[in-house]
Amino acid sequence: MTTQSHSYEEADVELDLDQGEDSDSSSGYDTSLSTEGLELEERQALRRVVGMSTELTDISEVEYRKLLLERVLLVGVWTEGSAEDAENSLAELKLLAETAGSEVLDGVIQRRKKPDPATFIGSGKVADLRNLVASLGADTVIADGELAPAQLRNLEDKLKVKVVDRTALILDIFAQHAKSKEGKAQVELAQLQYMKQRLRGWGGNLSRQAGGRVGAAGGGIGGRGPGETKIETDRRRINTKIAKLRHELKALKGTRSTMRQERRRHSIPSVAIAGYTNAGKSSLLNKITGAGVLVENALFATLDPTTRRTTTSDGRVYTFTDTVGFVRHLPHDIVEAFRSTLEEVADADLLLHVVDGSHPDPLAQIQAVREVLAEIGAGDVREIIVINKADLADPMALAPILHREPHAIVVSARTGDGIDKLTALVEASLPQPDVSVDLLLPYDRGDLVSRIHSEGSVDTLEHTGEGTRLAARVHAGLADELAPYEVSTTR
Ligand SMILES: Nc1nc2c(ncn2[C@@H]2O[C@H](COP(=O)(O)OP(=O)(O)OP(=O)(O)O)[C@@H](O)[C@H]2O)c(=O)[nH]1
Ligand SMILES: [Mg+2]
Repeated sequence: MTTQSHSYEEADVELDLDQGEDSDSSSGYDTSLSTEGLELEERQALRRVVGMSTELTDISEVEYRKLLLERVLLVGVWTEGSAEDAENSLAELKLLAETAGSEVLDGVIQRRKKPDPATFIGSGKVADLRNLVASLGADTVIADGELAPAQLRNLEDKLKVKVVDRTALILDIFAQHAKSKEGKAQVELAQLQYMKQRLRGWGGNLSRQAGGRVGAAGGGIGGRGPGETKIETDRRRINTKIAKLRHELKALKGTRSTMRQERRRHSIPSVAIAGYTNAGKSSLLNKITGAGVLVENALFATLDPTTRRTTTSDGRVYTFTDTVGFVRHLPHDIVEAFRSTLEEVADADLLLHVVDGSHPDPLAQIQAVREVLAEIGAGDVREIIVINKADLADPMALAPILHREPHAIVVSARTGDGIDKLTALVEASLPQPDVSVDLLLPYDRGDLVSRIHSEGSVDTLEHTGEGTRLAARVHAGLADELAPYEVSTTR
């Protein structure tokens, strides 16, 4: 990338986003090609997504698929915080754009009190941006924020290229990465919600696109009532589709909660791994449980929660669940759509909040994650802050985090440093079985002995002539089942 010298006023900051980057500028796609050709193909097939296809104006849908976010220019408005904050935000937008499969040509930030209601950046700056778009040959501009429908339309009119906002970009990545039926339905729901709000301001041609896509089944003349406008028809179709998706999701949620109930019946403690996207949550799960979950240097690699069983050093079973990553300004529609997945986090006995210690601003990540946690009702779950990537992080940079979060634990999922200490801490933090039992179990009840091992904590065990004599602590449910074998103290 060359540094352009165009005429932004002093307050403008221009970033050379290639600085300090991995040499592999085409990250995400090329790297995943070799190992996961199929998955990549699937992801690309999904790229013409509902929410995005509304931006289609005068190109055919087939062309659109190729054109989508190919050569992009980033634009941000810096309203508060330091220059560094603004740069971090744009650097993150660059990672998001690359994760979506685009090549980032350049990024510009304008300092302003607040975004311009009509054009996001100041209207005077739009012409400069137009020149930059032309000189770089960009085909898409991505705004670092959520654009109002009018802002989006005005910018597209003036810049003559597609304009996408941060929310649509995140939705696009989610659509590419969703694999499970539930994940796909959740993303589609979020996209429809996003699109529905944008239908209003977007005149005829845009809603025409929406109609073609959303009303796939049985769309057409018959469905339109007398006097109903195109937008009304589209909105009605979207609403129908939303209702259908909600219904589907409810059924899928049923399956998930049955699984959860089963865990609860056996009082199996659960640990949820949450944190900022790319912090190393899946790597940590793999390191601790040998799960083999997809790890990628890309944002939102994981969308579907994976649960793995593991055991404490004394043989108690508990589970780890890896979840979708969070990001600053995670679109509200996404949080809503993923609520049932995220409830897994709210339901956990313990939360491992993973932070990337090598990130330029880990405290801001912690803050962003806690905001989402509060929103999904997980604010009260017991939390262990896990500072990951210790092998990369500058120890000096960790000091302020440890100062703010004195109970945090520093690990590296890559080298394994600190992992034993972490698992010991997790084990000690799990809810403990609290009913003491003293039992004599006949030798044909080996099944109960193994359940006591996996669900409870054995204090003493002795093989006697009459059976297995065992003192243990178990959860109340199991204690009830063991009652017939209880050795009465008066015996
Ligand atoms: N150097 C180093 N890299 C790590 C460590 N842990 C994870 N990574 C890398 O960080 C990147 C992201 O790791 P993931 O485990 O996929 O992160 P995640 O939090 O699951 O990310 P999402 O699912 O995308 O939200 C990958 O390239 C990992 O190899 C670590 O301890 N040290
Ligand atoms: Mg992951």
